[in-house]
Amino acid sequence: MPLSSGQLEELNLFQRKVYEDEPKDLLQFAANYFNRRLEQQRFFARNQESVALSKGIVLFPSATRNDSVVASGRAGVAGLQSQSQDQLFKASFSETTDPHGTRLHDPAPTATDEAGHAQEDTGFGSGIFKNDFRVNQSTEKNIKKPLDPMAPAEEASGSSPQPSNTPRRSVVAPRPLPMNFNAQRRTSVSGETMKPDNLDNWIPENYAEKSGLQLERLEKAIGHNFLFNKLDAESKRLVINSLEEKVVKNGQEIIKQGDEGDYFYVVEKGTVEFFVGSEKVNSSGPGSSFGELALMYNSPRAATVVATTDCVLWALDRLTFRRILLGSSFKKRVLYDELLKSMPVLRSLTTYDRAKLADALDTEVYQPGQIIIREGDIGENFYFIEVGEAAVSKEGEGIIAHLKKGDYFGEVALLNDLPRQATVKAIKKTRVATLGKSGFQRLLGPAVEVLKLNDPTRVAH
Ligand SMILES: Nc1ncnc2c1ncn2[C@@H]1O[C@@H]2COP(=O)(O)O[C@H]2[C@H]1O
Ligand SMILES: Nc1ncnc2c1ncn2[C@@H]1O[C@@H]2COP(=O)(O)O[C@H]2[C@H]1O
Repeated sequence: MPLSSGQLEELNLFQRKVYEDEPKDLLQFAANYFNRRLEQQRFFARNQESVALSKGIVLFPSATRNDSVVASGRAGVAGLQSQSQDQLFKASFSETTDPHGTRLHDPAPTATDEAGHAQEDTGFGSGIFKNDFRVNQSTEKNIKKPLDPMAPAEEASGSSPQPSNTPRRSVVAPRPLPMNFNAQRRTSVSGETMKPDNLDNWIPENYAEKSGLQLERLEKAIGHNFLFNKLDAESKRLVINSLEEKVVKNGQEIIKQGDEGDYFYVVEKGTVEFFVGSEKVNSSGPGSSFGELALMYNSPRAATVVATTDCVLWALDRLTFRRILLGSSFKKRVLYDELLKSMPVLRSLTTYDRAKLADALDTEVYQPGQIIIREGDIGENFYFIEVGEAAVSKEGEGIIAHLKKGDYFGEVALLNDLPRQATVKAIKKTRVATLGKSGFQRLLGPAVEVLKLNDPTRVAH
């Protein structure tokens, strides 16, 4: 039976950790790693219990209020230290016995760059998911405010905390849910595909069932948008019913560069233009979407967006965006963020450019001795080395170059419309991110000039 996309992505994440940490004791590493994943998911479940409580829903009717809510208050990375007291999060392997666990068990990264990206890839608490596991809320806060498991700590803990003696908000007429309620699935960190027989009852804030006519319009508007095509049916239903219609007049500013992100937009009708400073950088029309960057990276809006005709837009709130789209449709951005930021050849790309590039990448893994590119073949892909080493050789010349993590190859054939000019073979187990020919032509922007300048065969033709 083929693995689901969620299972594949989980394994993919694990593989990345193995490559990065190169553990000597793989089984111990795997045991600790998956225990931690489990703890994180339990933690999310507890967070969602708080969300549900705030809406008057009891997720775990058999647990006492104190048990369940207190558990949510001390779980997460910070709370893992206290896991021995908390049976819900109990791990069968001790963190302290992990010989390789320093990074794996580090708290979520604290260093962030100017765009708000985490500097260290710990696999889970890093990159776009920065701060997600650094939640240390008090019981009151958990009850008071719905928590976004993907929100930064400041936000998740509430911007204007209530004094600790403030009475808890009363929970009106709790609606019991089945015990098999799987609250953590919506968190999307593992990218699980939700199975129709296992749907939970999380209801987005702005959820409103759409009419048949609206659904028809939306199907047309977002039917071809790849972000939505990646969603399973249930996630798509939640997203569609959370979209709010916004009618915008010609000339109206929809987003202002530098502002905080609140909504993600899909264009049903009309056209919009994007400005960075006073420079027009882009335009788009029906079926396209915008406004995701600030929501993904918790950064200020990267551009001003102005309607250039009367427009009909559909807006998705930040929380639903992060809960559903970030972990699935934007998963590649999470996976490739660190790699792309670290590549000198891509230094000229903006956050927006890198995000678009990440969307187009795929991962391939080669064993030592395996040929990645064969001299004389037609070039289809461009490659970035994520992990490993490869050798470049030419017929009659032998090895002419060595490539390592952060290097790229396969550009010569694509730049010059030539057959492959050399053979590239993995020396160690090598993981590469691949970019297809059309992506290469569309998405590298100013980096193409750098590639041309560095073309190793440039003198020859
Ligand atoms: N060249 C561009 N640079 C930055 N943002 C862009 C660009 N083209 C389109 N956009 C969109 O403009 C949006 C402005 O808000 P965000 O930064 O949230 O997300 C941004 C992108 O979705
Ligand atoms: N001296 C070289 N000559 C040709 N290709 C090289 C050389 N050094 C590195 N390479 C890489 O090997 C790749 C083989 O496929 P391409 O010709 O598409 O792109 C080539 C370059 O990325």
